[in-house]
Amino acid sequence: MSWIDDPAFSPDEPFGPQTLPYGVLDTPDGPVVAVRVGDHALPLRALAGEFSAELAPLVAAGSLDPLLAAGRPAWSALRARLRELVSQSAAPPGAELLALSAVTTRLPFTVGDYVDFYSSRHHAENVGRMFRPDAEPLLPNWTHLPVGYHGRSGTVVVSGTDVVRPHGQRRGEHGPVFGPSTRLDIEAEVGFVCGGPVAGRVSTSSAPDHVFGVVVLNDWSARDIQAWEYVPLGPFLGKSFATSISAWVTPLEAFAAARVEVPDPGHPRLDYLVEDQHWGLDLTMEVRWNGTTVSRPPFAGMAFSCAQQLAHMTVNGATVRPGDLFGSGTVSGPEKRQRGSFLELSWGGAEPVVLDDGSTRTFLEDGDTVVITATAPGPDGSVVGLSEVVGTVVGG
Ligand SMILES: O=C(O)/C=C/C(=O)CC(=O)CC(=O)O
Ligand SMILES: [Ca+2]
Ligand SMILES: [Mg+2]
Repeated sequence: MSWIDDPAFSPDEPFGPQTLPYGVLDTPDGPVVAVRVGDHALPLRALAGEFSAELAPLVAAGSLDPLLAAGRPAWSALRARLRELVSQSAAPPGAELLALSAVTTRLPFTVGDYVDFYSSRHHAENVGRMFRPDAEPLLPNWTHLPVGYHGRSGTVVVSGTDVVRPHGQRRGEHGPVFGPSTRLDIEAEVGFVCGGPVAGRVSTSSAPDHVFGVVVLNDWSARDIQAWEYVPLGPFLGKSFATSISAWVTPLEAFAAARVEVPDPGHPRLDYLVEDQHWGLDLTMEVRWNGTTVSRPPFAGMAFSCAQQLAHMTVNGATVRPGDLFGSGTVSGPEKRQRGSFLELSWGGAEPVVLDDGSTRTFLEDGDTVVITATAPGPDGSVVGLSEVVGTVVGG
C-alpha cells in the first residue's frame, strides 16, 4: 500500500502511479517543481535528499527548465526513483501532499520556439472546404510533409489563464472593419515539450530523445481575423494572442502502451519521414464547453507523429532546444462529434451547437469556459491522463 492516501492515485485512474506528470507550483517560498499524484501535488524540493546528486538539482529547481535540458537518461532515472518514492508504504521525510484545488500552478517551463502543425486530415479538409470552397480542400504537399507555421511563444499561457477576446481587422461588406473578434474559436491539440541536447537534423529514431513530454494545447483562434489576414503567408494575429497548455507535463515514457502506427499516406514517404518505431499515439480527447461535452477528438488518426514532425522541423538544419514546443494541429476525427474546433462543429456558424443548459453556440461568448482533457491506454490495462487545459473568455 502506498503512503499516498488518495483514491485518485490508483492504476485505474488517469493520474495513478503510471502517469506522474510534472508541474510547477507557486508557493510562499517561490516556485517549486512538483509531481501530480491523483488529485494532489507532491512538491519535490523538500524531497531533494531522496535523489542522486545528479537528479537533486533538477527537482530542487523553480521550473522544469533544468530537467528539460538534462536529457533522456536523467528523465528515466528521475521517473524510476519517483515511482519508488510514491509506491513505498511510509512517506519520505519532508513529503507534503497538497490538494490540487488549493495550489496555484504556473507555466512550468520557459517556452522557446513554438511551432503549430496541421496534421489532421479531417480538420484540414473541413477548414479547406470552408475557407477555400472553390479549391481542392487539401493542397498536393499535404500528405508529403507536415504543414506547419511558427507561432508566438511569448503568449503561450498556463491552463487557467483567462483569454482576452482579441481585436483586429476582419472582412466587411465595404472593406475591412476593426473591432473585437466575433468568431472566437478553440483548437483542441496535443502539445509536445522538447528537451535534451540542442540538435539539428533530428532523425525520427532519435526524436524521442528530444521530446520530454506531452500536454493538452488549446490554440485559441479568431476565425474572422484569420480569414481576412492569412493570405498568402498563413496564420498571424488571428492565432498569436493566446495558446493555452496544461499545467502538468506528462512524460513521453508514460505513453509506451499508447503507441500506434500513423495512417498510410497512400504513397512512399521520403526517407527522413520514415519511422523505425511507431510514434502515433492513441489518445482520446474531450472538449467541454461550459460543462457540456461537445466533442471527443481521436488523436490516433493524425497523419504525422511527433517524431515525424520534429524530424521535419529540423531537416533544414534548424536546431531544436529545450523548452521548444510544438502543437500537433487541431485534432478532428471523421464524425461530427469528433471535431476539434467550433468552426467545424458549427460548420462556420451555420449549425449551432446545443449545450446541456439549452443554450446554443456557434463561436465563443464572453464568460464561456472551455476545458480540454485527454486519456490514453496505459500499461496493464491502466489509463494515462493528460491534465486539463482550461480557459475562460473575457471581453476585450
Ligand atoms: O487552412 C487554413 O487556412 C488554416 C487552418 C488553421 O486554422 C489550422 C491551424 O492553426 C493548424 C491546426 O491547428 O491544425
Ligand atoms: Ca492550431
Ligand atoms: Mg494560438
